[in-house]
Amino acid sequence: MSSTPPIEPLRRQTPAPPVRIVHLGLGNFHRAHQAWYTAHAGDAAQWGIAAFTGRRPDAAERLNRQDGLYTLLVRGADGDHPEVVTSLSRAYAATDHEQFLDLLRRSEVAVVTLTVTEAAYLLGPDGGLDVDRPEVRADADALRADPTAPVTTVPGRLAAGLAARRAAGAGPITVLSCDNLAHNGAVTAAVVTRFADLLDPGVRGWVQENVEFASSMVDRITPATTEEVVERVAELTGRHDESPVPTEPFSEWVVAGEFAAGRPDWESAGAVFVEDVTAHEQRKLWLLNGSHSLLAYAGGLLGHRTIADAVADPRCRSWVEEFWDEACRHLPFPDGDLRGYREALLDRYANPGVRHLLAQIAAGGSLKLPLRVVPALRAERAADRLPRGCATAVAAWIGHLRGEGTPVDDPAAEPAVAAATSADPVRDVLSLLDPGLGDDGDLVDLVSSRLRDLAPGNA
Ligand SMILES: NC(=O)c1ccc[n+]([C@@H]2O[C@H](COP(=O)([O-])OP(=O)(O)OC[C@H]3O[C@@H](n4cnc5c(N)ncnc54)[C@H](O)[C@@H]3O)[C@@H](O)[C@H]2O)c1
Ligand SMILES: O=P(O)(O)OC[C@@H](O)[C@@H](O)[C@H](O)[C@H](O)CO
Repeated sequence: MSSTPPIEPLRRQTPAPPVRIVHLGLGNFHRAHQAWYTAHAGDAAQWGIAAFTGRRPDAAERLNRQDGLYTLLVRGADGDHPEVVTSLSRAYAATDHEQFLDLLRRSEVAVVTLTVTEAAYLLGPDGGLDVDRPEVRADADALRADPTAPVTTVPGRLAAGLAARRAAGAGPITVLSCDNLAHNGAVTAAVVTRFADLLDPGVRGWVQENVEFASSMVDRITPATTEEVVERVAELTGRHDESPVPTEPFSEWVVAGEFAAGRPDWESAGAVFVEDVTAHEQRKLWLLNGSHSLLAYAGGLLGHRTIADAVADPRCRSWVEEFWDEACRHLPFPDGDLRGYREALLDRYANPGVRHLLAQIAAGGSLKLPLRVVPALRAERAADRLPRGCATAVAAWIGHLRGEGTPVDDPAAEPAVAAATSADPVRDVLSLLDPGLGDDGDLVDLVSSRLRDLAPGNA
């Protein structure tokens, strides 16, 4: 008689590694990327991660119920491969601020990593910390009254943690951003030092002398977890994992910066250390994230739901190729490298196991387009060319902002929605992206014609 094997919970058989890394933003990407590299480093037994969620305390509770363990479900052309990742020693809610301060006071804690989304850096129009935001002012007031007061913003939490480290004499530390953001190390340094300055010039001076802000280009397509993923993991492993993470086989991590207090031997897991990540960052943000945004908005207008569906549509595929041709002219890599990179992206996008929803990628467009599409658009106009691929991305975003295609999920969307629904939408949206672009009559005409082409029934 056959019987179904019992579903076991996921539990550690050996102690978790000692915490020496603190992470903010315990989402799926951190667990598919930095936590995986840490678990695969040659010295993994010495490097545990304490990770804080952003807004979901239940995510920490689920992980702690299984001792920080979780299954990474690597979905490739050759099938699904489950792997238990062991580097997450403990998960905490974002509100557990006392625990965060306590960890930063420990000299053995050597690295703070971040995956908190672009929005959490709270950048203002000048590219630095927006000190006029109420939440920044509230955090600064609270910390001036009591340096251990609970605070909510990422720059405020980091400044408070570093002030606590300084007071404890715990020595230098490295903060490493792993967000999709151009110059992510410099941006993190700018917002944290500016926040420290609001508190006490002594803290700012200590941060400048003792804290390294490293940069990194991160890449691994990691969608959200669905019930199908939970069921597939149970089927493959015979264990019940409340919090598995689906991802693709490809992974890349290029890092630049100093780690005065040490770091895991991430190279042994495949990370690459370079002097300057800028070119890698641009290539990835423009070619991958830029084409993702194009597919998210244009594919949504055509009724597609996932990247694999959208890129299989010859119309979307040709717009992506146009956009890549334009962006590649401004990337400092040999043509052959860029060709290979593009081919690899098409393979990755076509992966049927990675159901990456356009709606997830479309979120937060008003912060994403300026970094992912506008640089190539500006560079093409400076070279006196009219970039049809970039124009298609902007036109598709306008359609999305008008409520066609994927729903708008963007806390900063109000001015963009107002522009997209104005009497002169193309000029107003281009001006919002870059004032110079709105005055460019030829570009306005091109985006307008792409918008007409994308209208329901025309595409
Ligand atoms: N998913 C990917 O394929 C991928 C790949 C490369 C880089 N990234 C980077 O990682 C980031 C997170 O992606 P994800 O897929 O893990 O998303 P996710 O939604 O699974 O997790 C996001 C994490 O950031 C936290 N967060 C969000 N807003 C925050 C805020 N204001 N303050 C503090 N924490 C906040 C969330 O609570 C959560 O812990 C992305 O924004 C991107 O910059 C993601
Ligand atoms: O994660 P976001 O929201 O910054 O961007 C959406 C996707 O483009 C992104 O998650 C990519 O899949 C990822 O950057 C691949 O490494």
